[in-house]
Amino acid sequence: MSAAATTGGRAVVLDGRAAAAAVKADLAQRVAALRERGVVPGLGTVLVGDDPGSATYVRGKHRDCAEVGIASIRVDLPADVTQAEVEEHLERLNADPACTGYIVQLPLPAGMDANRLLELVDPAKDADGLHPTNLGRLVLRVREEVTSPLPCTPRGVIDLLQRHEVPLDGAEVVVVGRGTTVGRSIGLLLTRRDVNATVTLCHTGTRDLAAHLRRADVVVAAAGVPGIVRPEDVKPGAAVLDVGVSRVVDTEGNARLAGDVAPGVEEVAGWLSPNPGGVGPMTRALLLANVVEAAERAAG
Ligand SMILES: Nc1nc2c(c(=O)[nH]1)N[C@@H](CN(C=O)c1ccc(C(=O)N[C@@H](CCC(=O)O)C(=O)O)cc1)CN2
Ligand SMILES: [Mg+2]
Repeated sequence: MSAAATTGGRAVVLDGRAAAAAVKADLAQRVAALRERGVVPGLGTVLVGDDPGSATYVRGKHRDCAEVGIASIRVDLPADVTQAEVEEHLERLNADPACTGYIVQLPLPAGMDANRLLELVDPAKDADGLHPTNLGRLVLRVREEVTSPLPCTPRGVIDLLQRHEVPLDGAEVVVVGRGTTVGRSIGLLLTRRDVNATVTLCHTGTRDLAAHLRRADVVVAAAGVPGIVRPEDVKPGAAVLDVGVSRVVDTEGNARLAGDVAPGVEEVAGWLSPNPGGVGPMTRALLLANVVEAAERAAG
C-alpha cells in the first residue's frame, strides 16, 4: 500500500478499510469467474441469542457477501435454543450444497458447548478456519502451502502487515491474549517458514507484560483489556495492531467501545492499526476469502 497515512502521531496507519477494499475487489472478480462456471459461493452464519454486537457483526458479514457476489444463508436462533437444536442446524448446513462455507458466531450464550459446535462444522466448509482439523493442518504444514481455511483475524493481521511492508522475517512478535479467534492460533501462521517471525504469547498469567512488550518489533494486542498496551511499554518504531475491543462506560454513564491500545502509542510506534478501521475490516474480508477459496477448491 503506497499512501502512508499517519495517525496524527509519528506512526503510519495500517489502514484496514483500504486493505479490505483491495481484498474484496480481487474476490469480486474471482466470484464472477466462479459464477460463470455455474458455481455460486454461499456463506452461512449461525447466530445464537440476542447479543447486539454479534448481531451487528453478522449483518456486516452478509453486507460484505452482497458486495462481492457471495450468496447468504442466515440461521438466527433464540438464546434459549438447545445445544441439540443448534447441532441439527449445523448438520443441515453441512449437507446444504448452497452453503459452501459457514461460521458459528462467537461468543455463544453461557452453557452452550462452543468447542463441540466448532468440531461439528464440516472442515471443508469451515469459513472461520477454527475447526481442529484445519488448525491441525496448520500445525503440520510449516513449509508447504496451506490449502485449508486459515483463521480470519490472524490472516488479516499478517496480510495488513505485509501490504505495508512491515518486516516480519526474524521479527520479535508479542501477542497479548489467548482467545480462540486470535491469540491461540496466530503464532502458527507467524512462525511458518514463509513469514519466519519469533512469537511470544502473553496472557493474564504473564508475569511482566511490559518487559515483553518493550522488546517487541510487532505487538498484536488481542486481550480485550482497554489500554493494556501503554505508550511507555512500546519500543520506538514498533508496529502495533489494536485488535481487542471492549465496551466501557464513562463517568457520565455513556457506553463506548475501547481498544487494547492506550492513547499516546501513536507517538511512539512506527505503524499502528487503529480500532476501529484496522484489523476488524480485514477479519471480515478474509472470511470472504475463505469462502471463495473453499468454493474454488470444491469446483476443482
Ligand atoms: N465466529 C467468529 N466469531 C467472532 C469473530 C470471528 O472472527 N469469528 N471475531 C469477533 C467478531 N467479529 C467477527 O465475527 C468482528 C468484530 C469486529 C469487526 C469490525 O470490522 N469492527 C470494526 C468496528 C465496528 C464496526 O464498525 O462495525 C472495525 O474494527 O473497524 C469485524 C468482525 C468475535 N466473534
Ligand atoms: Mg479494527
